[in-house]
Amino acid sequence: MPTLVLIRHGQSAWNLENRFTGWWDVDVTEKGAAEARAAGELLAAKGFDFDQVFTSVQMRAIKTANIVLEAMGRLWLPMTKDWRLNERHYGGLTGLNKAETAALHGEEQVLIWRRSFDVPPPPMEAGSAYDLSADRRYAGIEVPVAESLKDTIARVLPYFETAIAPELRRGQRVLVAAHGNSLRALVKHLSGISDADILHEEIPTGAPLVYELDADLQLVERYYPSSSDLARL
Ligand SMILES: O=C(O)[C@H](O)COP(=O)(O)O
Repeated sequence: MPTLVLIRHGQSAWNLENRFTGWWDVDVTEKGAAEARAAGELLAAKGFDFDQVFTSVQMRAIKTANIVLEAMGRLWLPMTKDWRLNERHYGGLTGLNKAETAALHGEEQVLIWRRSFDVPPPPMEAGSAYDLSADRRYAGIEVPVAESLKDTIARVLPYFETAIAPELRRGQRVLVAAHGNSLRALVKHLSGISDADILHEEIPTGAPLVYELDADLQLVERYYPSSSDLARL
């Protein structure tokens, strides 16, 4: 049975500071690194193993993947990094404090920007300090000025279908280390969640989410393994 494990990066510096991050490349905090280590130890203790790892081109996800793999004794596994697994681009909100933005624009507007299906945040202005369009890692890619969840799905899902799904179909055990909204895009697809209900789907940092799939990659079971039932093993 194909097994896919998704993990959102451990707490990042801007998760801690409550700032909109998107494509901006911030590191994990010590707490975030500890979350990733605990996730790797938990996966190993539960008997999970992987053949392939996919991640974004953002250091908080790459580091999380590496820390998980180190804890599992699997740093040697092949890892594919692709911008299509990046966090959703937060546009002109990038760098702003989420609570201050809510105080300025209202909670409701910020909820729309953060969780609506197809309303993008305001675009990033040209010349913004957070503009990554000239970053070498994005050479040849049209860096978005902002993305809604729908826009994020439009790049995450084709990547899943062309790069990840074929590996699962041939029996590879896959770990994906990515971001809150790129993983919401995958979860929406894998769990068949509606455009309206995806609003309520939150993915915690550093907690592995297991998808057991059938041969057609249809959902059999999904769960967050927990350390509390380790004693029963
Ligand atoms: O990019 C960010 O700010 C976070 O990773 C995800 O933020 P959100 O929960 O506001 O979508």
